[in-house]
Amino acid sequence: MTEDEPKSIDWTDSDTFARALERADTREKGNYFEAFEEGDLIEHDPGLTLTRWGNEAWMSQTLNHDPAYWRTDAARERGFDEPPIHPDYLTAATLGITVEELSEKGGYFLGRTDVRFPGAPVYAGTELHVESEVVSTATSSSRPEYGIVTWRTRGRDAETDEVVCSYERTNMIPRREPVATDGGGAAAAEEPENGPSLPDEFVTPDGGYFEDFLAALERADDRDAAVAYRHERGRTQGDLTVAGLPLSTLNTAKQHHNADVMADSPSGDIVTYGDVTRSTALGHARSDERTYREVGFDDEQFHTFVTPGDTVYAFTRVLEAENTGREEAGTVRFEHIAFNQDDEPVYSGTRIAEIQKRPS
Ligand SMILES: CC(C)(COP(=O)(O)OP(=O)(O)OC[C@H]1O[C@@H](n2cnc3c(N)ncnc32)[C@H](O)[C@@H]1OP(=O)(O)O)[C@@H](O)C(=O)NCCC(=O)NCCSC(=O)C[C@](C)(O)C(=O)O
Repeated sequence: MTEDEPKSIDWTDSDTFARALERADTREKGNYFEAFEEGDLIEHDPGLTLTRWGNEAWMSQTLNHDPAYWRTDAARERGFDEPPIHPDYLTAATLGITVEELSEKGGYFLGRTDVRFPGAPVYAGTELHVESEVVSTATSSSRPEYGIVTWRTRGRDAETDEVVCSYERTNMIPRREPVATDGGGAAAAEEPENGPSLPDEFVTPDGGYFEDFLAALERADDRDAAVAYRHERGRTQGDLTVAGLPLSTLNTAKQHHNADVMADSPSGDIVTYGDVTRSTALGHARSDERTYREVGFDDEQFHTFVTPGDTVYAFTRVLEAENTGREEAGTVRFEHIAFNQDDEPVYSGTRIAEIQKRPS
């Protein structure tokens, strides 16, 4: 090379590269709060074929080991043709597909309700198409850099168009432009002087059949008592549960797999996907009952972050038990609370499930 020849740029020189990065635009992913308007219908482009592998990976890592989802003989005894897709995995896969368009910008999952499975049982090989409708958008008065969006999401069997999973979900979504507010959140609620106190007695069912829940509720009736107990199992969060499981459902939320970006966020670290937290707590609860079928979930809320190294435990309250006359099972309504190693609630929600009757 002679003195006159222009020098080529060494893009990998650290100073040069730092300057190049400063000047380069970022090709963005996801949508800010301003992109959502009440009534918008979004047909999600990503699709997913529900596989046995995905189902088993989700169930094994969240400790959902009900044999009807693993073995043909157990599945047939429960009225399925073969081991079906578990409702938790179906719910997570229906949500995962929506993330790129709805919440990839960094929206924390605040809550979900009316989770239902209106179609026939879903088996491996089903292709999922998902759409979401914007139900409402709201300003957050305590956090001007975020808005709050609620969507109704429906997952359909692509072949039959049948809705197989449906729910309403609420997230905090970053705004492109923060709004001016009245100066922030309302004052913390005062502790009521004569606030409600916990019942004197906590009753634990003797077993996991429908009759055990019914008998426990009868024991608690007319006394200052609740049917409430904790489950022994805990699950410490690591790379597979925090990053691996959401990615296996195409959930691209940076909260779960980009520790670099999350270091500057309110959580300061990557966080466990809400569906992993709740499914793990439900797995602990189901390990102490004889589940027949899942019916639905309501009033789900995520109270604080779960980060790598945290351990997810579960606590259950039995709210109601109804004998619907069905031979194999009765209906029970539970409240499940997931909590961490510091006994702080991280998730709560109600669940309706059919619970097997004791074989005569
Ligand atoms: C986000 C944090 C920091 C805010 O904590 P904070 O103390 O600032 O706020 P807050 O008072 O609890 O709530 C802030 C605002 O949200 C409202 N709000 C609250 N809940 C609801 C609800 N259910 N429905 C409707 N609105 C709700 C609430 O009323 C309030 O309104 P305001 O600002 O006007 O006063 C705190 O709540 C927190 O740590 N939550 C846990 C979040 C979490 O870890 N979620 C799971 C992991 S993220 C995830 O899974 C992602 C996903 C699935 O992949 C994906 O969507 O992409």
